[in-house]
Amino acid sequence: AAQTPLVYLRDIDASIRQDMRYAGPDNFTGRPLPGYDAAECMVRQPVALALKRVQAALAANGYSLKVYDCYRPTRAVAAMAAWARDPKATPDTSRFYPKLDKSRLFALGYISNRSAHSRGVAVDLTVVPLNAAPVAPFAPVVRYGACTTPQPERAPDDSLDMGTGFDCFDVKSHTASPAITPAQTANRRILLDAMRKHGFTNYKREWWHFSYGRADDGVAFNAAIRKR
Ligand SMILES: C[C@@H](N)C(=O)N[C@H](C)C(=O)O
Ligand SMILES: [Zn+2]
Repeated sequence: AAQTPLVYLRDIDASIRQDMRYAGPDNFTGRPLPGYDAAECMVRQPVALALKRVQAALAANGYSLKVYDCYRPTRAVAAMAAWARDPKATPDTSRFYPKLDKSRLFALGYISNRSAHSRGVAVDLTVVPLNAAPVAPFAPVVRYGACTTPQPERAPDDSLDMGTGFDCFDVKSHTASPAITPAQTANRRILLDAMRKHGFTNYKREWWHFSYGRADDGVAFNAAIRKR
């Protein structure tokens, strides 16, 4: 993104996996979001350097980070809000919010109008075993189970089982949810401990969302994410 302090994460650490969900159809709107012209993670440089340190610590234990979203242009946030207000929006993506009315997702705190992602200081991410077996590619025609169902029923993801899928707007995604198994809790801990140790703060309603407050100067951007 020109005229911004954002860097490509791939230039700082190419070993961090990237599965940029808002650049394709596997997200709660069912479509690529405006401003995601390339499936690339961009963040402020201190955030990228901190992620590199987290990645080094995880790699020593046989894991890798996998980012789902990084810098989010403000036009994409506006598109998320328009989608939440539109009861006729297609395709049906209720697998991401099985128990909620989508018009409440902003008010309930699952999506932000003034997102730290637009300031380049937030990341949505998970942990993948380095020896993870390959999973089937996402197929828009398949009717996947709700994001709260057991992992084999959800849309494919080679991540550790965190108890819900990414962007699962449900109380089960609250980081300290008691409604998940001890193994799923332990998996969340691997991510939480590694990120906290390197200066990130988790958002208590979403096990996947972390921000890096020390790099936040309050300035948001709308530049598109372009090919590296
Ligand atoms: C939408 C979800 N991935 C997310 O990032 N939520 C937080 C609250 C945000 O929009 O900043
Ligand atoms: Zn987020």
